[in-house]
Order: sequence, then C-alpha cells, then structure tokens
Amino acid sequence: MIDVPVIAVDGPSGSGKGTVSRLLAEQLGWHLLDSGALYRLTALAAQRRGMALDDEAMLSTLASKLDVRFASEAQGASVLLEGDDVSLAIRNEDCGIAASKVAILPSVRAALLDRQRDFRVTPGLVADGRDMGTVVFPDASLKIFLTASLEERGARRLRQLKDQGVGANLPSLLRDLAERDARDARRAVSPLKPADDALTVDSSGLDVRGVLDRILTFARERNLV
Ligand SMILES: Nc1ncnc2c1ncn2[C@@H]1O[C@H](COP(=O)(O)OP(=O)(O)O)[C@@H](O)[C@H]1O
Ligand SMILES: Nc1ccn([C@H]2C[C@H](O)[C@@H](COP(=O)(O)OP(=O)(O)O)O2)c(=O)n1
Repeated sequence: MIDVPVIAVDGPSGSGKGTVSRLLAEQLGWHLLDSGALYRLTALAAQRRGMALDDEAMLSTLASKLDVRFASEAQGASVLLEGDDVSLAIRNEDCGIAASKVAILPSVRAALLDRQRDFRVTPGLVADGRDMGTVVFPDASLKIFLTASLEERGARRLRQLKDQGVGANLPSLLRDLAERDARDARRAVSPLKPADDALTVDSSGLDVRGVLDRILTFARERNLV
C-alpha cells in the first residue's frame, strides 16, 4: 500500500484538522482517517468497563480488540463501538481529555498502529491526528502541521459547543486545551510536534476555505491532485 498517497494533517486541538481533513477527503474522493476517534473510543470503552486510564496492560489489550465501525467514513457521520452509536459521546471535551491520557501509553499507541495504517487504501488517504506525519505515515506525500493561537482555538471550541447547545465557559475551555496540548506535546512516545518535512499552516485569521485552498495549493505543487 506504500504507493497510495497520504496527506497527513497534524496539530493541536481546535486548529481545524477534523474540519479541513474531511473537506479535503471529500473534495479529492480519498479516504479519511480520524485517528483521534480511535483514542477517544479506547478511552470510552475503558470508562464503560470501569478501567483506570493508566492501566497500560488492560488498555492495550482493549485497544487491540476494539470493536469499532465507522459507518459513513467520508462525513465522519456515525461511529459504532460494540454496535452502539457513540458518535456524540466521543466528541465531548471530557472524552478528549480521557483520550489524551490513554494516548500517553506506548503499548496503546502500538496496538492502534496497524488499524490506522489499514486506512491507507487507493486512491488516497487524508489522515488527521498528532503523529500522522511523524510516526504512522512517515512517507506521507504531504505533511501539514495546522496550528492556531490558543485564544482562537478556545473561541472556536466555545462556538462549536454553543451551536451544539452545550454550556461551556471560555476560561475553563482555555485551561483544558492548554493542559491537553502540554500532555500531548510532552509525552515520550509520538508527541505532538511537526515532522521535519511538515509545512506549517497557521489558521488564526484564516477561514476554513482559506485553509483548504492553501493545502490544495501544496497538493497541486506535489502533483497529488
Ligand atoms: N479556519 C477556521 N476558522 C474558523 N473556525 C474554524 C476553522 N477551522 C475549524 N473551525 C471550527 O473550529 C471548531 C474546531 O474545529 P475542528 O475541525 O474540530 O478542530 P480539530 O479537529 O483540530 O480539533 C469547529 O467548530 C470548526 O467548524
Ligand atoms: N494521532 C493521534 C490522535 C489523537 N491523539 C490523542 C491526543 C488528543 O488530545 C486526543 C483526542 O484527539 P482528537 O484529534 O480527537 O482531538 P481534537 O479534535 O483535536 O480535540 O487523542 C493522539 O495521541 N494521537
């Protein structure tokens, strides 16, 4: 599968990776890997079983056996865990924090590696996460590191939660985002960081269309589209 092109989109929470990766995959007619969903699902499955989020042996066994189905891949529409639709349950902030905790554990990451690489199917893959360009697909044809200021990311998350009718306040969102960034960036294995050959796109002050156009320009320069 090594000749199947991959566009890796890595970056911190709220930088717009999920939105832009989905649109990019739709526009190119490529597959989409939402790798964060796998960490979120592992965390949710663990919590449902009452497992501690630092029990590496139990969690890696759980991750390797995770019964997951992405029902409508292109739109990221529904995610099934053990047959149960958990599309909304995995999106809340608490699940993001729990995912970031299980993501520290090296054997959990190892257990999810092949499952992520299996998404690399013709005609191509857009892969969204933290270590897509550094670890999971180091030979990706294009590596984007998408950033935005903490304030911008917090404001986006607040708007997103309000649109969903979920109450939230900016100071606590900013605190949670900063803590999660620090945990993701400081962990020993596959930390959040740009690959050496990544192109950084700062989405502060750019709308979604602007970010998408910039990435498509890079893709054209590499003859990927
Ligand atoms: N460039 C942008 N400008 C403004 N809002 C954006 C931009 N990109 C994404 N968003 C919005 O910000 C929120 C978080 O985006 P999301 O794609 O979920 O980020 P991530 O996957 O990096 O956590 C969503 O509500 C999304 O619509
Ligand atoms: N490739 C990945 C993807 C996510 N993770 C971890 C770290 C993140 O804080 C959590 C949740 O990731 P997710 O991309 O779903 O979160 P955001 O949408 O960016 O808020 O999972 C990871 O360690 N490696």
